[in-house]
Amino acid sequence: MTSPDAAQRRPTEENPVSTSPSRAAVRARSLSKVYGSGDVAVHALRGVDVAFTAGEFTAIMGPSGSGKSTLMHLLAGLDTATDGQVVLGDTELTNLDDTALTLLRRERVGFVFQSFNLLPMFTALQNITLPCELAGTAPDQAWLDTLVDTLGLRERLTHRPSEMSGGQQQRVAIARALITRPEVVFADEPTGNLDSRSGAEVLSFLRTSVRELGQTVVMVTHDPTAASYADSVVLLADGRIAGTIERPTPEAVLAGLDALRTVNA
Ligand SMILES: Nc1ncnc2c1ncn2[C@@H]1O[C@H](COP(=O)(O)OP(=O)(O)OP(=O)(O)O)[C@@H](O)[C@H]1O
Repeated sequence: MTSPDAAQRRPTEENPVSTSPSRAAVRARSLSKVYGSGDVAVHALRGVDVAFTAGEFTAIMGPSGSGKSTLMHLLAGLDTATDGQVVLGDTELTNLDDTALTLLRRERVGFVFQSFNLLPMFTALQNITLPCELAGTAPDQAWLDTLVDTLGLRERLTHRPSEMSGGQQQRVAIARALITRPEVVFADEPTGNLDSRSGAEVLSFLRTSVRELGQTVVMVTHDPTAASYADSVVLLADGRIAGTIERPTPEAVLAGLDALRTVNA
């Protein structure tokens, strides 16, 4: 596991704020997000405190509108908080300007989206190595080989997205997310567009990337079976943390979500 690495990576040149020496890859402190103002203000997050452990696979679940996407976007530096802090490794995101945030997103986090978001005119290999191109660095060949073989993409490297199945495209997207060995991979409903078999493959690869390749994955999902691939589930309700489930089974996740509905009914 690379958790100590992840926590130590990128010392604090650009930012003096540092986390406690815990194993959190990314954490939120008293995080709030309000969209709009006055009568139309929407309190999407209401003082969220949560830490995502390095070297683990965590799912975020909760009813529609509970703030899952908002939390993930803030953790990933895709949007800014109204109040509170996000700390990635040793870096407090709220202190960064747009340029620094862009660099952080490019170099320190990876993204997997429901809709794959591959570039259609690029081959699988070109899509996978795109983050390196953008950073002006050469891909680490041994790591590239590990990803390609682990994800079963060796035969597909010269194919364009239109020549691949949804599951294959999502595996390319995972390799692209992992190529820079980011401190955290954020996956937003990564199986939402896949049939159950391809979805299971993708979830197995995400879990393998954590267990065998030492990565850290945070995934938003609506699917209790998808969440059961994670090491733990963080439950959100009405913009607040409503609980966690360790070593989740689909049944335990369903029961946890049902309990939220009962509380909120
Ligand atoms: N750009 C925005 N402007 C105004 N309100 C927003 C915006 N984005 C989200 N919201 C509101 O913030 C709240 C939380 O939304 P968010 O998308 O984070 O929830 P979610 O749990 O991801 O929902 P879902 O499961 O339906 O995707 C909702 O009430 C939503 O309508």
